[in-house]
Amino acid sequence: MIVTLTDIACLRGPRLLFERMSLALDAGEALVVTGPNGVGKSSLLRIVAGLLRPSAGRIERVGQAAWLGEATALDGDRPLIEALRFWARLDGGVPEPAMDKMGIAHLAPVPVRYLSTGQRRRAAIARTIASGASLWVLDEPANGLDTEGVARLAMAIDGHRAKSGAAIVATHLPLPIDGAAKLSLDGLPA
Ligand SMILES: Nc1ncnc2c1ncn2[C@@H]1O[C@H](COP(=O)(O)OP(=O)(O)OP(=O)(O)O)[C@@H](O)[C@H]1O
Repeated sequence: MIVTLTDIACLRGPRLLFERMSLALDAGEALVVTGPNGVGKSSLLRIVAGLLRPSAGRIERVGQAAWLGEATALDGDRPLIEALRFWARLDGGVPEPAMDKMGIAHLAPVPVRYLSTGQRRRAAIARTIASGASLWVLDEPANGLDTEGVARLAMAIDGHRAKSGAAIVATHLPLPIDGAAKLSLDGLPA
């Protein structure tokens, strides 16, 4: 098992977003989380990635988790290839194959701050691909992507699962992920 959550509760400010939440992701599996704005999708994903402590429950994670959120977390002043190499060095990977997969190899010399919204998003996904983490935690990964970008993202997730990785994805946009389990958060009564 790559990640297991048991009886998790999440309190944000005074609000209990969810409780007694249990889920597990094994190698090759994907889970798509949907639900209205503010219901707690990002909070759940942050807990899965180890970025937020749950107010109750247990998490077991085997291996590294790669977090993809709203921010690109790439140095705006560096050429894209250097910005990605910075992370790849820390993670022990190489960015070039990941840039190819996301169709941004030609942008290698361009400073990150000159990239368009969709190019930046592709770059963030390339960073996730290059991380080598077994668990991908993707919060609205398709935001800003064109149709081709969405197809590349879906292919990258498929490829990751084929190599015994797992992914949990919160999305408002349709994302074709074959055989993914679905979790719809409805929220608790206020
Ligand atoms: N640091 C915080 N302190 C207090 N409340 C927070 C904090 N972060 C988020 N919240 C609240 O927790 C709730 C859930 O937020 P979250 O970002 O998990 O929702 P979401 O389902 O991902 O929403 P969206 O679809 O808009 O991205 C919201 O009501 C939000 O205002």
